[in-house]
Amino acid sequence: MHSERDTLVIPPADMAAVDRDAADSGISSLGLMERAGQAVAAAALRRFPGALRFVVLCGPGNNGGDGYVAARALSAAGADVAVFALGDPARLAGDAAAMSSAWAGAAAPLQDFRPETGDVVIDALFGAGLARDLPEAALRAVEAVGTLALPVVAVDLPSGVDGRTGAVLGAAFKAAMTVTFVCRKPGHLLMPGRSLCGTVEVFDIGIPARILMRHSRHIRLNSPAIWGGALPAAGQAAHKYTRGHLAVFSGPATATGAARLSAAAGLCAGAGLVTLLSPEPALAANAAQLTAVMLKEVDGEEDLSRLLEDRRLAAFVLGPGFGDMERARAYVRRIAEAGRRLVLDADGITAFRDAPEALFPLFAEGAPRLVLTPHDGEFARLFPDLAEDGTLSKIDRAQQAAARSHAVVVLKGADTVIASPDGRALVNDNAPPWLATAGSGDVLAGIVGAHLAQGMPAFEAAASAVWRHGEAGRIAGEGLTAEDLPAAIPPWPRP
Ligand SMILES: NC(=O)C1=CN([C@@H]2O[C@H](COP(=O)(O)OP(=O)(O)OC[C@H]3O[C@@H](n4cnc5c(N)ncnc54)[C@H](O)[C@@H]3O)[C@@H](O)[C@H]2O)[C@@H](O)CC1
Ligand SMILES: Nc1ncnc2c1ncn2[C@@H]1O[C@H](COP(=O)(O)OP(=O)(O)O)[C@@H](O)[C@H]1O
Ligand SMILES: [K+]
Repeated sequence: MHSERDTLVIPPADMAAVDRDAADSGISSLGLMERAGQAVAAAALRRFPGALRFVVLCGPGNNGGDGYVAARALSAAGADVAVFALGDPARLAGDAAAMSSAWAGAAAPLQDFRPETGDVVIDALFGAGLARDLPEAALRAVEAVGTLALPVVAVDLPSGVDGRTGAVLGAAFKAAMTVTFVCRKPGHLLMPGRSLCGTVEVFDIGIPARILMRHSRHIRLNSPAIWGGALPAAGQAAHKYTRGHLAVFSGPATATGAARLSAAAGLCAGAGLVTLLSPEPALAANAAQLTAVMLKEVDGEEDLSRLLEDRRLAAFVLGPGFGDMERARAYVRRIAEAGRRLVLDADGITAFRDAPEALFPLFAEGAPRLVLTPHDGEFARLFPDLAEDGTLSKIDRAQQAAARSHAVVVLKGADTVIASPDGRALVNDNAPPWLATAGSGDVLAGIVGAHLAQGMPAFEAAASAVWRHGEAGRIAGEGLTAEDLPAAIPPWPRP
């Protein structure tokens, strides 16, 4: 399991502040660069002991400085090393200039780089400082290395990946391994950056935790280390009502499967009872396929109000296959007024596309009670301005949406981001690609609902649900269908 420090995710601008703070407190920046470059060399030798030649590509900033250290360390270890520099090494400044001078070998211009089979490329062109599209010489290097499919060890980040957003600026190396320092950056976790990093190794170069925490801004990797303290109690004396009662709204007779998937997942995720709330015409279809999940007719606001008199009904899932937009809005209002907790997914989100401002105030009081689980398309319906703003990272989008909606926002995808109205954000990295299958999102909504029904705070409920959903995907394995997922939900990771 991760320690809390292992979960830190710090954007490049805040990392620069960390560096300044470290320097102010007397830590030698040259020493940090030395340890960074040594770590890269050690990782490269460990991973590629059979390399015929290490080609170190050094850029115009401190990323290049790390590269010169790595070149020296590889050479000292007896490896064959060639250095190619982007820009004139004589124009380097500060620590990078010092490390370039300490490299005893030659540094040819990057334009002269001709990759050869057997090369291992150490990419030290750009890291945190990449500010615009890669320059021409770097683009050509990316292309040439890609053509020969040479293994790449990226220093800090694959050059071309924006460390703040994970976006590709022009083009980017596809690394076999990325050696980064201090902690992960958003670009290691957000797509497409994550898919270009290969294995990520985080190397501690000696910056104290107190400095990191000062600049860490509440972004973390989603991990049991974050929410492990908020798990529902596993008391021996529990009975089904203390384990929470979840209710899931069914769609019409022709679209009942999605809600049943949510309901089944809710039961497997630990809700003591799950009731499917079905309109009359869909009762028969639902009854024919339910066993442990209970069934109740709810055919309009009157029925729902009567049901809400039972205080034990703690949490609701509305949206999967729901269909009726007007009824969705009415039900959401009733649930909000009754002070209950709600997972709003799929059609439940789409129902508010023309009037998101009618939704957000409903859950504005007190601790968050609403969890929104949009994919990108649904997100754009509630937050069109955030979806369109190309300057925002996925983390920024989820954080701003959570603040605006007073909801915990689960912005789904390969790199699901979970954000709380209080500014906390988590990036998830355990979901296998075969979770992208019809109905998988319905299962996730049910797991979130079960966690809410068990009394977990909404942020922890959502984050742990995303994590268990990812684990279920790994356990069920490639080729899974959404029906396989509920039974694969793993037990809580209790220490
Ligand atoms: N505390 C840390 O995190 C440490 C960071 N170190 C290294 O320092 C790196 C950051 O160094 P820098 O801030 O110097 O940034 P970079 O080395 O990534 O690049 C910055 C330089 O490139 C220029 N530039 C940016 N985009 C360009 C483009 N598209 N075309 C041409 N030029 C461009 C910038 O103007 C600047 O001169 C990290 O990635 C890491 O490798 C290490 O030295 C160890 C300590
Ligand atoms: N490439 C991917 N890798 C991992 N998980 C993914 C990927 N694409 C989608 N997912 C996950 O699969 C689920 C799909 O949900 P959703 O888009 O609502 O689909 P559906 O409505 O069919 O259930 C989400 O939990 C999402 O995070
Ligand atoms: K790099």
